[in-house]
Amino acid sequence: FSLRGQIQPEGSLKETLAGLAKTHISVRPSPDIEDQLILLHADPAVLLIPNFWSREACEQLIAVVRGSGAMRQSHVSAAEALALRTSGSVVMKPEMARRFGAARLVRKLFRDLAALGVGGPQSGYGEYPQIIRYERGQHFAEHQDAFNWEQVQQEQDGYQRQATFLLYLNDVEKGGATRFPELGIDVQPRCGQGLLFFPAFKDGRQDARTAHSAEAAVDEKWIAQVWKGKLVPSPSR
Ligand SMILES: O=C(O)CCC(=O)C(=O)O
Ligand SMILES: [Fe+2]
Repeated sequence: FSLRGQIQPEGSLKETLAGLAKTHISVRPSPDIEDQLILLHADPAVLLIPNFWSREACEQLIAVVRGSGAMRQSHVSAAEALALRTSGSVVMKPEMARRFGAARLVRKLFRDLAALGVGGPQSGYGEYPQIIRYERGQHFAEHQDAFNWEQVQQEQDGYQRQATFLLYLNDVEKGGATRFPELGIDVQPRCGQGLLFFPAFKDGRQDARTAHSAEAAVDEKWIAQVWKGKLVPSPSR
């Protein structure tokens, strides 16, 4: 995907956000952020924020995590981990962020997510941010971020992921695109660029159209990832 030459139809963003509030989740960006939003796809909504973070802030976050020596093999679920996602990652729990000297950057991330209108863990339910690094050849195979209904009920106590936010922390020339096969979208990582999409409907069912993958890295790729969720109504609770 290239931003150059991209023209958005007038009014389409407001319509998309209004529709999103009915079907998925209400997103209320600050006027400053709203001006920067680029609609990559209307239904389901996929939004791009080209300059969400400065290069300096991205580089600081990478440096802090690199220096911490805490990068671990990601765990999607114990059995699937090796085949599905082969990157390294760090979950930024508060004590971990403090220990690395990343607390300020994590607070900034939550503040900026609040301005984007999806909030952070402070507003309702969320998960700790993950910092993920893909080295050459590493990938994340096609998957849904939302849990299937059985998992929501039986393993997650009604918790479902409603929004996925990805912040690309470096420029990636070759490989490493985030690909949405159902939507025909490839997002090539650009330093500071945010990507927002919505893996579940309001009632907690997966929106399977948002299936996506991280294509195998050629150049090293770093992202920060945040999931926001909620407890969905359940007949059994
Ligand atoms: O790295 C990417 O481009 C996608 C990451 C992703 O899908 C995830 O963390 O759930
Ligand atoms: Fe994902």
